[in-house]
Amino acid sequence: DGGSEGGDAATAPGPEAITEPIEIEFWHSMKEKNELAIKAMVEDFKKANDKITVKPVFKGDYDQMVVAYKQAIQQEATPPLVQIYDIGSRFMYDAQQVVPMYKFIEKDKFDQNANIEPNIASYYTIGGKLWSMPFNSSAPLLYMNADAVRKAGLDPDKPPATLDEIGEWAKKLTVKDGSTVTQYGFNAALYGWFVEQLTAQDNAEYCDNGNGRSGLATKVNFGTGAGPKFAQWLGDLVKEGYATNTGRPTDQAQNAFKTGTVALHLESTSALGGYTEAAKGKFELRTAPFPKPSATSTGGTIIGGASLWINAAGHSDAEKRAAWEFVKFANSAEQQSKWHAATGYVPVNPQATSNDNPNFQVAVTQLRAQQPSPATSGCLLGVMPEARKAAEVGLEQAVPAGAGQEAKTSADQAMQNAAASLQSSIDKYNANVK
Ligand SMILES: O=P(O)(O)OC[C@H](O)CO
Repeated sequence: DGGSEGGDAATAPGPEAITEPIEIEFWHSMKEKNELAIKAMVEDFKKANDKITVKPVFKGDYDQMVVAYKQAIQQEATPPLVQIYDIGSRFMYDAQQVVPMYKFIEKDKFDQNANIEPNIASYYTIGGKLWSMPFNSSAPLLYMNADAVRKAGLDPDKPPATLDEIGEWAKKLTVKDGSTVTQYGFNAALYGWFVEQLTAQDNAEYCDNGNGRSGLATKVNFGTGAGPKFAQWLGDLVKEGYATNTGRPTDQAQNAFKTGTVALHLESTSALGGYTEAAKGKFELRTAPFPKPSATSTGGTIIGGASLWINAAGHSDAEKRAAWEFVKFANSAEQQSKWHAATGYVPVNPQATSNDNPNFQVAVTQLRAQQPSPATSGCLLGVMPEARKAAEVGLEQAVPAGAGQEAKTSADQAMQNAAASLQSSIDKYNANVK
């Protein structure tokens, strides 16, 4: 056991590597309804593979996972299989810990085109090759409390499509009892992902060098364009009392929507399974495409979610092979159909069946319609997790705490400062890339 190299030097073992029962850890970041779906998948796998036991281990949210994984590299204790969010891909590629997925694909003559949506595969392709297996793919959405929408005389079948239109709706959807707000028109977490998505919707690149796909990115661009535009827009809505600022944690913004405190809300389709359950018997839940910064925006959204990486360094051939067997299983049409129906994630396997509930179709349609371009491929940057956090600090500075309050900094200045704060990290990372 141990000693095997990662990165391009790594090799993919064949099925003969598994000679006796084996257990492997699978580190993931799925919570609540989505964690239950992981557990169900692992159970199904056990029934189909009596020799391999997959032990799912929740390691905190996506950001916490990257921290845990970096520690594991230091301690030479990575798990055989790990789920890493989209924006961790460049780091994973450079870290040279894994057996690239394309090696297993070649070994097994696995039919990539038949089993992975081409749009999704292209997102996880680095240097022309697939390095990880897309697993939970998402799109950002606009969520609506359709009962509240109708009550305000608006039509949920004609949802707002731009930030300004959402702002107009939010004003009509804000309900007061005396001076107390009983329903806010809008909320969204101060989540850097939305800055990334709105930048792509504007057909702009978040970082230079073709969003880091034609060469190492050397700077981020969110100090101008959709970043400050979103910060200003959200800050104004909060200041005027039409939106509530629940801060950076996505859980808090999600709770505000689930409990009916807000009528319109931005979140990933990954929340849809949980929202569907939460809304049952309380309000009619509707989803709509993610807004564009303005009516003239010509871009699209970026594929979100995470992918599965098989670790090489320190792992036996049996462990690596066992991880691949589970990866193949998780990708299968049957499992992706179940996964999609339970969680709201878009099936990565084009042969998977779609949930009949129209709310589940919005992300699927949005993702499939996407024309891959440097902008909609998202930024490949080694310090992308840090970039997202910097953008969130910018949003915190630019969005007041509540109605009638002032922002700490203007939106333009806040986002410019945030972008500039990353420069030394980007330079340092690039200087160390082998
Ligand atoms: O909540 P998810 O899984 O759709 O992920 C959203 C982002 O893409 C994570 O970086």
